[in-house]
Amino acid sequence: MKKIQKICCIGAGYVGGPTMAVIADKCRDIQVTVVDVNQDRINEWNSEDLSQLPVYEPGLDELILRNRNNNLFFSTDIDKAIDEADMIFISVNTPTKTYGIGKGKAADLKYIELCARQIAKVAKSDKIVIEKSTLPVRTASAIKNILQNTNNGVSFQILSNPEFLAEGTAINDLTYPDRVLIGGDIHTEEGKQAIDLLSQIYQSWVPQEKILTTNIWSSELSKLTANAFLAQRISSINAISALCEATEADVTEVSRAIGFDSRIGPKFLNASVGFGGSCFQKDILNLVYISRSYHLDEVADYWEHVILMNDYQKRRFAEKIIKTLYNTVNDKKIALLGWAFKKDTNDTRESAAIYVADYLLNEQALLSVYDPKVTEGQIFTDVNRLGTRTEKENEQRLQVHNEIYDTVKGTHAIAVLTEWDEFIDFDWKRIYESMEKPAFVFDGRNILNASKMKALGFIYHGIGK
Ligand SMILES: NC(=O)c1ccc[n+]([C@@H]2O[C@H](COP(=O)([O-])OP(=O)(O)OC[C@H]3O[C@@H](n4cnc5c(N)ncnc54)[C@H](O)[C@@H]3O)[C@@H](O)[C@H]2O)c1
Ligand SMILES: O=c1ccn([C@@H]2O[C@H](COP(=O)(O)OP(=O)(O)O[C@H]3O[C@H](CO)[C@@H](O)[C@H](O)[C@H]3O)[C@@H](O)[C@H]2O)c(=O)[nH]1
Repeated sequence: MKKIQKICCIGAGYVGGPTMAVIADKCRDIQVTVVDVNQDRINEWNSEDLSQLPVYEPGLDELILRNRNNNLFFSTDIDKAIDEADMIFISVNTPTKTYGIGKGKAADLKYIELCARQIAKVAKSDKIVIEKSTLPVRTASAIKNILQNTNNGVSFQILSNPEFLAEGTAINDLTYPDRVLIGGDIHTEEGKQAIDLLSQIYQSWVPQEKILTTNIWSSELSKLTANAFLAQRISSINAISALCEATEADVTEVSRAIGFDSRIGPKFLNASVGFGGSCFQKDILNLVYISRSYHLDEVADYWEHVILMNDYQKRRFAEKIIKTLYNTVNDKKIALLGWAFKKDTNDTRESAAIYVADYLLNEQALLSVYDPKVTEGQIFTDVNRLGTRTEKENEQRLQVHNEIYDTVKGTHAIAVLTEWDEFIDFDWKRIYESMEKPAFVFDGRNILNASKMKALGFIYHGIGK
């Protein structure tokens, strides 16, 4: 069996960058090249100043420093990297379609198809092509079709190897994964050999019993299913949080009580302002779309409710702020703490903060935003992209600050939207003194100590409390 010497990864994003950095770190004898069409992104990955890396992840900078330009390279020369590689990971974005059939529901596979066509055009030697992106079940058949119709004598094996890392803990998740999933053609010798070659790479640091192999369709569907189950837990506890608020039960106590049941388990039971991120909503919409395409309407309706509940939770949070501030936030200054969709990332895709801000801006609130890792430009891009009002109107009503005490000065209320650790340690007495009174805190992450906040004079509202 030949040994893998060169790997190419197409797509230098939140998955491609960290995943390949870990592979390069663990397999020093393999040359790993991460390529992208986006020249700026590649420049950032190659930047001497590690604070300029396009992805913020704890521990990523060290890995880049240790491996970059040794056996880890970032480049825009996609053809060269494809040509030289024995194994090609496709790790491009697969967003929800914004046009045509399946608009707002199906995954947009145009970038995947472009990659397959480019590989088909450039490859002169046999390749193992790996779906790292999250894809609808049966996508591998389309990739196979494109690759096998080149008539250039090159043979391709297609594997599915979905990524389960969570942002903010990507390096740890990649280093100590719960499992690695490899789907391939388990009925042919070539298919089994390709699975073995990929498995050997992971075995450099992952115990063999954690490397699962399945048929390719099970692997593709397992990724969508894992995300649907995780998101469903959050929507379930968020549904209960609304009931807690109506009944004086406390959702943190309920979570703890049910989480002690070993069949339920304690993880992913934190009630919140709603889940965000580039994956959960997109992948469930995809699952819903696929189910409908097989005329499984009841299945589709079931999973769709996970998203509807999440939309409800974001809306409910914003409406609670408005209602509590005496039914009007018109020209009232409200501080939003956190814009990223979770702590320890600079990623804002589908962040609940964007939608809460939009509701409050509709009510003509004045917003001041602080996030330790998200740039002002990104925050404006996110609200402007919604198209709810003009860019000028957004600029008039929203201000971004680099410092917490400026952010909260003169505000009527604070909404905590991301669970950044540093928020817990702020000087809340100083914050209270600089605010309008009564001073309200809406803790969308339940990270602050309610009794301490109340003792300082705040009117404090958590989720599900
Ligand atoms: N972000 C996560 O935490 C996460 C985790 C697991 C799986 N996934 C899945 O992984 C995939 C990638 O996600 P991401 O968050 O890294 O996306 P991303 O947008 O951060 O990165 C994708 C990159 O692919 C590049 N690209 C697109 N088309 C290209 C082409 N034809 N040639 C070269 N480069 C191209 C883009 O320029 C971009 O830099 C998605 O399918 C996603 O669902 C994401
Ligand atoms: O108890 C919880 C746990 C999470 N969240 C929120 O849920 C969202 C998603 O969080 P998380 O799953 O930790 O981050 P992601 O990076 O989106 O990771 C998910 O999506 C990835 C992309 O597919 C998968 O690889 C991961 O396994 C899966 O956890 C965030 O807004 C969190 O704040 C909650 O509200 N309550």
